[in-house]
Amino acid sequence: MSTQYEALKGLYHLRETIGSGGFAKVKLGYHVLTGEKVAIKIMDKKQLGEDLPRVKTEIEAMKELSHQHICKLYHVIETDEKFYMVLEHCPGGELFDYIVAKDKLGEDEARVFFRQIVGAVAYIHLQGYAHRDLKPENLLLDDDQNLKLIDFGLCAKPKGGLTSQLFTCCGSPAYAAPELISGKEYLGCEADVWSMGVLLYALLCGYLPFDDDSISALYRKIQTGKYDVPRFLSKESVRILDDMLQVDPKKRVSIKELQCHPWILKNFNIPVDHRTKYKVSVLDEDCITEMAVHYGKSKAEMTEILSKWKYDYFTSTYLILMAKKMRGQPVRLLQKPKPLRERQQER
Ligand SMILES: Cn1cc(Br)cc1C(=O)Nc1[nH]nc2c1CN(C(=O)N[C@H](CN1CCCC1)c1ccccc1)C21CC1
Repeated sequence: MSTQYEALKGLYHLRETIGSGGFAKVKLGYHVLTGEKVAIKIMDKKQLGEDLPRVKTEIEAMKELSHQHICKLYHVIETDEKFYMVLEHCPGGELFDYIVAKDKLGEDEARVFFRQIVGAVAYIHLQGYAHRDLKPENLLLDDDQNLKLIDFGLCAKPKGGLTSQLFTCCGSPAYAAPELISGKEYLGCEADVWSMGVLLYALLCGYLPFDDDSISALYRKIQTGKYDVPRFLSKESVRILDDMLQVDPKKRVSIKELQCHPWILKNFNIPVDHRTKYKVSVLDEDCITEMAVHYGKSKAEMTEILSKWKYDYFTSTYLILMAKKMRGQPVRLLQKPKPLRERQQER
């Protein structure tokens, strides 16, 4: 009888569950060849039901998104029963819990985080994607207190680009833009900016601008666009929140304007740079060499395999080695444990 999670055998050591949501669970894992921690999102196809397309959406989106503030996808395994997504491990947990633990953030700390969010969202918009579920639960902290965006299951990549209309109403109600909940056509990029306004309000105030136990009352509040402005907010904070929480999407600040908004520039004096630090087009020589030696292949063969970006174990091993290199750690694979009989011959 097959043991559980057979597909991961020999590739990842599986440890405790670190998150569980509707149709998925996330377990801590160790990549065998490097010993690095990973987060493995496991989805059961039967439980997914009509949500199955969301998984394909998320996988395809995350394969195309490589950015320092987006949680990196390393490996995708599909079996008859399950999908496994092997992703970057973020030991800091959710931004949501961080805000709750601190009640609310000061303007300066909120600005550091929000600049990272603006960079990530500007990057995905330029790749033609709208996230459509931006909220503090979908932002994780890594071990350097940097944010990583996750959960692209509701994202959209409209055929005609981000200027073409979307219809599906989705995401979390409290963060949903007025035009999205009124069933009208909307632009994903404009709806994302509204959600970012709700997110920044939550960072600065520690509670939501629009909240109600009844969904219909909540929707009415969102459609009025009226929210409480606590006296402890600076006038610049009030201004940027007002610029993002405009009911009329055409009056709402754009992501491009956000990148150089006065509130964003304060203390930094440089606009948010949305460019990715990852070089995906050119493969890294050190990583190729280390893997070629390990697999007993030529560098040319190894380059050939990696250039296919199949998101298999070769891809995850390469990306994890690259992550180590970017952290200034040695680009080394753990050597295969040598069986004793091989050592006898050396005696
Ligand atoms: C909470 N926590 C504590 C430690 Br230490 C590490 C973590 C942690 O979650 N780390 C972590 N690293 N990488 C990931 C995670 C969690 N994680 C997630 O993808 N987490 C999401 C969280 N969503 C937010 C709203 C609903 C669910 C999730 C999605 C489906 C099922 C369970 C969890 C990934 C894989 C991308």
